[in-house]
Amino acid sequence: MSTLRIGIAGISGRMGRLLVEEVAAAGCQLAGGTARRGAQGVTVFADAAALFAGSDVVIDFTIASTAEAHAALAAEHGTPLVLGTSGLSAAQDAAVAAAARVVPVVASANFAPAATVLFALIEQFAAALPPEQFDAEIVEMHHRQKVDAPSGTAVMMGAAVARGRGKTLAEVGMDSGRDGHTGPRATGPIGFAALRGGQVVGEHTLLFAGASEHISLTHRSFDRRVYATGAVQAARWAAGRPPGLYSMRDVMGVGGTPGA
Ligand SMILES: NC(=O)C1=CN([C@@H]2O[C@H](COP(=O)(O)OP(=O)(O)OC[C@H]3O[C@@H](n4cnc5c(N)ncnc54)[C@H](OP(=O)(O)O)[C@@H]3O)[C@@H](O)[C@H]2O)C=CC1
Ligand SMILES: O=C(O)C1=N[C@H](C(=O)O)C[C@H](O)C1
Repeated sequence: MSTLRIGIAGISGRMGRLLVEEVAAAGCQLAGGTARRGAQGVTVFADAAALFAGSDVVIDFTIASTAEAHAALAAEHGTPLVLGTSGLSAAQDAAVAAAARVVPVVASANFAPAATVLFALIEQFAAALPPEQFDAEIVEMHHRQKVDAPSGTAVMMGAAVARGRGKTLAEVGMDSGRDGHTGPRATGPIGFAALRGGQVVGEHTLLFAGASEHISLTHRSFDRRVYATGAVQAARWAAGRPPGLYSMRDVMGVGGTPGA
């Protein structure tokens, strides 16, 4: 059996550089990658089309605006895609879902194993804590370079709360960035608050706030390598799978429906 050739979109980024190391650590072959401003010591493809043509699987940690083009290239070249980029719009999500009808796509805003388990647990908590009695609030903090808010993980946590309550996140509603005279809190929508500063790798807390008691669930990442290891695990898992939109929960066998 030949060695899996993994390509990396965004190879010079914070995640891309760690992915290079984790591809080697997993005994896979680095096909090369793409970077807007080039990268040193690795093969840099002329463009994204060449990346998808020259890889058995592509791992993409770039920026939301590339998602539609990368999804289309994955489908065109029959190349499985592992998508870690966060902050996708509904249209970009739809383009990814369309590609997943042609090739396997593993999409998650968080490839860390404990975060993946937490998504499943959140559904159980939310199913047991009715929205009339427990408001769900999500607070996240990240490094000052992060460009999207709320984080993809926060959105996935919100989607898990909604699923546990038998709804979609769109049906439940997101209350992001409260400011000014907001009026009293509505019952149902999930609150989101995003903090940015320093070099925080990623911290997320979901609070179920009742009148007389609270439960909070926190996930903290201390090293973003944990995401890279998970994404390479997902790439190896995706190779040879039938087309479909998969999540890290599928890769880990944690069960349930894919995350948002
Ligand atoms: N799913 C998960 O587990 C995780 C997801 N993420 C997400 O991954 C994404 C990347 O994060 P991070 O590595 O920290 O970000 P960086 O900004 O460090 O890296 C982004 C990479 O994408 C490239 N890039 C940027 N714009 C374009 C473009 N228009 N076309 C092609 N390539 C482009 C950059 O190239 P250049 O440097 O040349 O500009 C760079 O290589 C974010 O969305 C982040 O939220 C992050 C961590 C974990
Ligand atoms: O940009 C980051 O750094 C991270 N992005 C992901 C997200 O948006 O949730 C995952 C992790 O929190 C780090």
